[in-house]
Amino acid sequence: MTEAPDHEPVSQSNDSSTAQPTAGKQRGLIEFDRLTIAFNEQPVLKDISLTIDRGETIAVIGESGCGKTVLMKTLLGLIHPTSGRVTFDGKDLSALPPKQCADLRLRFGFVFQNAALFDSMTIFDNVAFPMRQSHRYAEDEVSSRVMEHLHQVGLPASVASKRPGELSGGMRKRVGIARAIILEPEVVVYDEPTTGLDPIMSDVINELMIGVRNRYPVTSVIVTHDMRTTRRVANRVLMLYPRTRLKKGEPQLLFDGPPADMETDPDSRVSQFVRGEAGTRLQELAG
Ligand SMILES: Nc1ncnc2c1ncn2[C@@H]1O[C@H](COP(=O)(O)OP(=O)(O)OP(=O)(O)O)[C@@H](O)[C@H]1O
Repeated sequence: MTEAPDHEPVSQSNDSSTAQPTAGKQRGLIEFDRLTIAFNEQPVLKDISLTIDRGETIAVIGESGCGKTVLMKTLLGLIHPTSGRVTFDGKDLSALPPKQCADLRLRFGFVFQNAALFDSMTIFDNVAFPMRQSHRYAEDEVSSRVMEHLHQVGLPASVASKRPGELSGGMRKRVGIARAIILEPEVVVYDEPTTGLDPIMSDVINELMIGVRNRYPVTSVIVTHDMRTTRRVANRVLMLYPRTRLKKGEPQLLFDGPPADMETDPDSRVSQFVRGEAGTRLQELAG
């Protein structure tokens, strides 16, 4: 079991938190190096190695239970590797002292699947929350930035005084995005941003994600089942496959490339997934 306590490093036994890039080799912003995550000795992710560069927009796809959320939580330092490591800007997330880990998290924005707003706070206070938490901004700057960000996500000023329960799901999602980007984090992680929304609102969210990327050089990681989002927003797709369904020796990262190449991928598991075709799954499920 590798679920990490909120601010406690699992290990400080090496100096990898200050690892330097190999001479002459450009370092990626995020690096997964032979990452394995196991629960009760059952690996959910095994030997995942990949590099995410600054400015990339990555969609992480794959069928339910393949480990997308676990990968995302590991990236956020919420789950620590069973073996291997994840580095952000050269720092090993699981080897950092709590204060540095907390500082590093300020460089991430997170859009939760259900928006995860504080129900007792107004929309204004929800969006202001990261700015106030950072203790770096005067209240007049908080105020102008919150209103500017509500406008950016297409919400009228009148929502500022409302509470989350008074808004639609799509509006709450947009509030969640405004809150996630208000400090202009280097990385924004979106957890199933369009799930539960109608097609039009889904596309509004797609446009917002593109808009964030166009406004500043953010790196985006989108965990999604939505192939329209994947095609429209991502410039790189990572498709994971459930470990239990892999043949012996097969890599778990089934696809790593541009969205346009997915449909013609020689591996039928990739092309079937993106076309939403069940193939022989029903027979398999029936045993
Ligand atoms: N804390 C945990 N303890 C034990 N097992 C876990 C834990 N977290 C995740 N798992 C297991 O890891 C596997 C992958 O889960 P994960 O939530 O990452 O899948 P997913 O690809 O995000 O699925 P979905 O698309 O349905 O959200 C599942 O079998 C899940 O039961």
